[in-house]
Amino acid sequence: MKLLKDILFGVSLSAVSGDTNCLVNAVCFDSRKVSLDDVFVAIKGTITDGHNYIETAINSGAKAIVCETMPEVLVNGVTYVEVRNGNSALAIMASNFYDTPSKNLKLVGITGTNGKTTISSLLFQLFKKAGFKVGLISTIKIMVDEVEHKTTHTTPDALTINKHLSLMSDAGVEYCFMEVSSHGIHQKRTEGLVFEGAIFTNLSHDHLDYHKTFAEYRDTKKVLFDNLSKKAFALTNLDDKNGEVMLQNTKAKKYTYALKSYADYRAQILENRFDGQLLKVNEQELWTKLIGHFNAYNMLAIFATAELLGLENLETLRLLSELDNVDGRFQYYISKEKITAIVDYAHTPDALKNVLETINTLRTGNENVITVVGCGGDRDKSKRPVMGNIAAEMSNKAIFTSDNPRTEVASVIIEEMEAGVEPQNFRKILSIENRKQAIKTACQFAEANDIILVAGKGHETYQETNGERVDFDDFKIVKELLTDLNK
Ligand SMILES: CC(=O)N[C@H]1[C@@H](OP(=O)(O)OP(=O)(O)OC[C@H]2O[C@@H](n3ccc(=O)[nH]c3=O)[C@H](O)[C@@H]2O)O[C@H](CO)[C@@H](O)[C@@H]1O[C@H](C)C(=O)N[C@@H](C)C(=O)N[C@H](CCC(=O)O)C(=O)O
Ligand SMILES: Nc1ncnc2c1ncn2[C@@H]1O[C@H](COP(=O)(O)OP(=O)(O)OP(=O)(O)O)[C@@H](O)[C@H]1O
Ligand SMILES: N[C@H](CCC[C@H](N)C(=O)O)C(=O)O
Ligand SMILES: [Mg+2]
Repeated sequence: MKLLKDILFGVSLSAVSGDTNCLVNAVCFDSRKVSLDDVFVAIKGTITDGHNYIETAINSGAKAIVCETMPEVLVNGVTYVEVRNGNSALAIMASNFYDTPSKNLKLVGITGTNGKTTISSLLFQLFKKAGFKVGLISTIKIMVDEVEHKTTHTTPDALTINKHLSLMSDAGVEYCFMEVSSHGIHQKRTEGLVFEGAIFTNLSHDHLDYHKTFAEYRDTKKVLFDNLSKKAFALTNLDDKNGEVMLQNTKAKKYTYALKSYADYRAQILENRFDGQLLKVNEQELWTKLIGHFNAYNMLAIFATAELLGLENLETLRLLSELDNVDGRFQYYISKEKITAIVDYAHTPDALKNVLETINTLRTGNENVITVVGCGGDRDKSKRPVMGNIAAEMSNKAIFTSDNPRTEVASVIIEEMEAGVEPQNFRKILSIENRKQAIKTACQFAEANDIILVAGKGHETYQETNGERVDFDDFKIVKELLTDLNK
């Protein structure tokens, strides 16, 4: 139990009715999860409004209500606190409830359209190899040093973040690397966290269903940098045209990295092979198993972050060369018949283009590239025609299929992908709604030395339709099919 007034410390209050000097059990923002003596925070969401559930929360035992608008009828014995912004209040309350755990470790936030999971997961691995206790909050999983916790979001809600940071703090974790998504920033899931530094990867087309304009999407990402303290570091990619924008209003110490521009941290690709690439990073050579020019950026950002956090350069370079790729990011299997299957989480136009560019630069002869790809339902529709055209243009054959249709009709999503394909590429495309069947067809088409790219789902182990998730693992399936078909 904690005093409500302590939990509210730092929250901007506009009115109070009742006693804040009372003990509450927990902070909760979902009326369905409220139990006796909790404080319920009403949030205006994208589907419904938490204010509609205040009565339900009180019936379930809520002792206090935090809301943006006071209900017309107040219940005796319940404390009501009116705040300017429910999401902000929730984030600060979550941090207070868990005793500001972000202060007890060095927390680094990674934002941008692509590369967040790769950079955060590799930083986690690097610092573990360097002998530290480390935490990770990522799309794939949350790690409290050695202990793995499941996750549902790239950047979870504020209570989940602070709960896990608190577990990390108890476990003696010194560094935590966390992905900061634009939804996370917009819904203020990360407000009140004390960041040691932040990294910007890049900005390209995604989530324009939610943010409406590209400028709004960019400015949302920038908030992470705007809120850094002057003791923190802000590291940005200068080759991205929005890289500098991130630093415009930050108080933090500014650092830059780039392959093409002059920057504090620079890299050059010396050699690019299927099993890795050789980079020159600030005058020293680095061999990495991760391929593609986008991974050169990721490795450079990681190298810079390690230096800014005090790791010794030569040690960093040695440890970086040992790191394996992250699950579902350019994860490959080569069959008996020398067919290469690559599973990659490319689910944005830019990522798909990068991965296909990397595959195309690695082709040595006239082997075919067969791409299997879909687009998520209930997500940015404007990505669909663009991704459809990229897949068709940059492959010898593209098979359009489903990728988590969610509440949408899979065949309609596929038609939207087809609509973007330019006429000269029509002959290259084929649509097969059933994803397993689509992968199987790609395997049947493939001959020795051909490359199959299965894009969009990466590490995911499910296919989601109408709120139901059935087991589905691209990598397992493509590997099995290539073996079953004797390829
Ligand atoms: C669009 C979006 O981001 N939605 C998030 C948001 O939910 P919402 O605004 O839809 O909430 P709502 O259903 O309208 O409900 C409003 C409030 O009423 C409450 N409520 C509702 C019903 C009830 O009976 N009682 C009750 O109290 C809810 O708990 C909530 O507080 O707040 C919820 C709690 O934090 C999130 O779980 C939810 O994520 C949904 C599931 C989601 O799919 N989010 C994706 C888009 C997302 O966040 N993705 C980013 C990564 C994207 C990327 O970079 O690629 C991520 O960080 O994962
Ligand atoms: N630095 C980068 N620049 C561009 N594309 C990248 C970069 N790093 C990875 N990618 C591509 O984007 C895909 C997704 O990478 P990753 O999972 O690291 O991104 P993310 O930012 O975590 O995505 P999400 O928003 O889903 O959490 C990869 O599979 C790869 O195809
Ligand atoms: N973090 C991204 C992941 C997309 C992955 C793709 N497989 C999909 O389901 O759309 C999102 O929630 O938009
Ligand atoms: Mg991610």
